[in-house]
Amino acid sequence: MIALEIAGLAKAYGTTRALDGVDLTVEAGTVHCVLGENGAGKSTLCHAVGGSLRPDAGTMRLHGMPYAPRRPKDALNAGVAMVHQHFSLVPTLTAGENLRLLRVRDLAGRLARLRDRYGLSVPEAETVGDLPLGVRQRVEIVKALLREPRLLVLDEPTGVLGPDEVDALLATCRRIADDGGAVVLVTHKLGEVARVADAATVLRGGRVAGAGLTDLTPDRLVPLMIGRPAADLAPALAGTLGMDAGVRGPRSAPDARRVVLRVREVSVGRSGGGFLLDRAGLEIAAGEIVGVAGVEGNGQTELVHVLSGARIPDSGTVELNGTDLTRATPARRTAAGLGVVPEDRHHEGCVPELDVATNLHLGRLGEFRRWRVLLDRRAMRTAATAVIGKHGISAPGPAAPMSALSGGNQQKVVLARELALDPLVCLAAAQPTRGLDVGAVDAVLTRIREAAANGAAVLVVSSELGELLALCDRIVVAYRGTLSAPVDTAAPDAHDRIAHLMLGTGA
Ligand SMILES: Nc1ncnc2c1ncn2[C@@H]1O[C@H](COP(=O)(O)OP(=O)(O)OP(=O)(O)O)[C@@H](O)[C@H]1O
Repeated sequence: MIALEIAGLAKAYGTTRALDGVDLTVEAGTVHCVLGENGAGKSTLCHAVGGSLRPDAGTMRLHGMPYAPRRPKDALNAGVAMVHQHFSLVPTLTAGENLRLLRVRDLAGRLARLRDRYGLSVPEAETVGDLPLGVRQRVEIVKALLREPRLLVLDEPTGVLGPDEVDALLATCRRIADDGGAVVLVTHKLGEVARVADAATVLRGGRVAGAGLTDLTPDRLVPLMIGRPAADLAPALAGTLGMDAGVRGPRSAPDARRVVLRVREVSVGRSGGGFLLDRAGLEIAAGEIVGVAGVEGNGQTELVHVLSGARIPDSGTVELNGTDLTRATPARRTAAGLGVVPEDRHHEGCVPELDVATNLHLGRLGEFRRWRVLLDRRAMRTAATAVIGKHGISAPGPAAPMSALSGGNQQKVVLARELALDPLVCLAAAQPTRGLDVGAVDAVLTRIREAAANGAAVLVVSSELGELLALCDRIVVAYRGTLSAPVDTAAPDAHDRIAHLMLGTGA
């Protein structure tokens, strides 16, 4: 039986054809993955199914009946639940309050069933804004499932989850399908596709590049997604995509004697008592790539905030080439050559209302100032056009608002901006490949290596251990606000030692 049937779906934004005659068939009782490059049209498709966007043309049928939701509520009433890339929870309310807003009957009973059947539990008393992204995502998913939908649409849900949470989510998808429901899962991770999908559809430039695929191997899918063979891609990519990393990439040769970034005894208190960072320390030499692994919520986010200046630590110091930057303004950090890519790029990394050019030059707008007050917009846009081309950012142009870019392309803008610092003395990047398509991940990993090869000290926070093992010289593990001693990734038992440290069972 067919759960969802889409025919000829089209949607244009100005001259951009986000969807250009898309057909898609999702069988009931299956998990159907939708794949494609950043900007391929995946989110637009999800929005159309979820009722938050009206397509220009095309038809949909749900369980055989005509389906044309005019608003999200119509979709919900028809048994379609969505989890979007951006969070829909109210950050100032607790998780429990957010769920009570749904006004479903017997909330406690339904939550208990979700806990028992899918192992999904919700920290009801915690304020959503204080929850790590991974836990927030879990609450979003519980919110979607509380309505007991017959079709669940998940737009890149696993990017912010740790490995255990990904396992739990994929198991949940499987169970929903086994219970007769249908799941549409948007993901860039081919390892997840291989583990959970029954079928897949690949989009490319708003069109279907491959429909109803059941050969779900990277060799089959990658060329459809990016138009070149999987074998061309960097070895570290396998880790990012959730496949076995296997090979380690070539290493930079760090200059161990020249410490560039020194984080000493940094502590950040938690509002309710205790510590988010507890005398955390770390050193990175010129040309060295150091990874921070750990289950999300163990202080990694705060470490990056301390480096970006979003958070001033209660005690401890941050030094760059011997200069104390602990309390420096973000502009001074930028001027000193410290580039920081925050984890929550949408809220912290860019200004969605401003144009792409301004976002690409944030922190360095002074370079484009004329007559003290005016900005030379033309020079900004010319420079931005070059960056857009170099980094393969898919955007209508430098004058387009950031909000018109797909999620992955917004991330590319933030990364490109920080990588463009001259000189780039130190780069700290949180989840640099999250949400990026295969080709873009490949490009980002290459650029990070290049930055290190050019002498920058690089810190990479990632929930993808495979990616860190392939990319980094050393890895420290964040656990309950502390940072472990570094583990050399060349050591044969590196993976196991790190895994133990992540669980707090390692020495
Ligand atoms: N509000 C908008 N205004 C103008 N263009 C838009 C808007 N929303 C999306 N687009 C464009 O439509 C195209 C498809 O975007 P969409 O968000 O569907 O891509 P995606 O496949 O989900 O990408 P990603 O993997 O990066 O999330 C992109 O070229 C994007 O720039």
